[in-house]
Amino acid sequence: MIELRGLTKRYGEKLAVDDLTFTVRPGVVTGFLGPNGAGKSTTMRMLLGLDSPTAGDVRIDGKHYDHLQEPLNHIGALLEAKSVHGGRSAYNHLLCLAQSNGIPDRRVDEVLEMVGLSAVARKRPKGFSLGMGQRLGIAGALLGDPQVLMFDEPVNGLDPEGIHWIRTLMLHLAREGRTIFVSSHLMSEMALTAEHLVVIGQGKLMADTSMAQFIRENSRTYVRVRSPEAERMREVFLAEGYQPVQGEDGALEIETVENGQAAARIGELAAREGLVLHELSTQRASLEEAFMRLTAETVEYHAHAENGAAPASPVPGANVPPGEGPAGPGHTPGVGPAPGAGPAPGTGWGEGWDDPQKGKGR
Ligand SMILES: Nc1ncnc2c1ncn2[C@@H]1O[C@H](COP(=O)(O)OP(=O)(O)OP(=O)(O)O)[C@@H](O)[C@H]1O
Repeated sequence: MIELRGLTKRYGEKLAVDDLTFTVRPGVVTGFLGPNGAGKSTTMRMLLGLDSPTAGDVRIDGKHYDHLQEPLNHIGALLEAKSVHGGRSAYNHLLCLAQSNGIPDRRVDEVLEMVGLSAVARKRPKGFSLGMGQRLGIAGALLGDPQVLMFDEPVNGLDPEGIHWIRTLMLHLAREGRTIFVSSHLMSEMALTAEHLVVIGQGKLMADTSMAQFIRENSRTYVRVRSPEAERMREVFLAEGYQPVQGEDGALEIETVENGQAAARIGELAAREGLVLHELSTQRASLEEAFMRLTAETVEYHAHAENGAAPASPVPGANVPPGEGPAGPGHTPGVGPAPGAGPAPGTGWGEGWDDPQKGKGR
């Protein structure tokens, strides 16, 4: 369990983490979500004693990091996967870590097997792909078989296979009763992985809730309706007490509670009024949209749409089909992944690797 109480970090004028109080519980994957610069990494660094709080405190299983004996046996962390000694083989990197933390040597082979890197154990991480680097970082986190694991943006830059692997590994570790705390700035990623959500914006706590509740509270459901007689359509709806808002392509959007009846009522109203409709559809705003709405005021640097970047304000029309979201495809609670099951023979991580150290031993 991880407990934060009034955790605060100030860098000069900048309040990076602002009075955070929440608990990360075992048995579920907890997503730590916030836009870039929200304070996620700073929070995680304080958790590991790499930065000291300006106020408040954070405990791992009731203790400050500095008071943990053999910390790797209590908490494993993936902060920067590439921060390994480039000159050592992957095996030696882990061996050094193990020996300096009182962890038996045999555990090195075990974790290499778990992350699917056994085949490249003697190669130097300097030339590892991003995915291999992440796997090595995770091997280091798993070395002490800790009950608490923390991953900072673990899927950044990974290919779909790597993302899937990390996702199933985290769920598997949570099912073993561990505390899994994983940061991301992508709601869509969290929706597929996390069962509990902690959302921060400009260092402040914005939500601490189950994913299901977050969806219930933040999803906007609306009926989208489009007619060649746009003006008359608006008048018909207004006269009936609806509050349509202008959507894209001349469509109107009518907010509704999600009972499946609204589109039917609106369709019947249009028929009664002899109104031609070109579109009548129930839409659910995506979780990404809900997240952006929640944190819109706190985003430090807004991207400019003209640069091809996503707008920082909500974008109606991005849909999650009913039944998708966290309980949809890709989210398989209770289904045991096989973290040890590396890629199939012939498709191994690091296959085709040209090892300058070949034959030099570990
Ligand atoms: N050492 C530091 N000195 C000064 N300011 C810092 C320092 N570290 C972080 N900050 C600032 O604190 C804020 C929070 O940064 P942090 O890296 O924790 O955010 P984050 O949520 O992890 O963002 P990202 O998703 O971009 O990694 C940012 O405004 C950042 O510029």
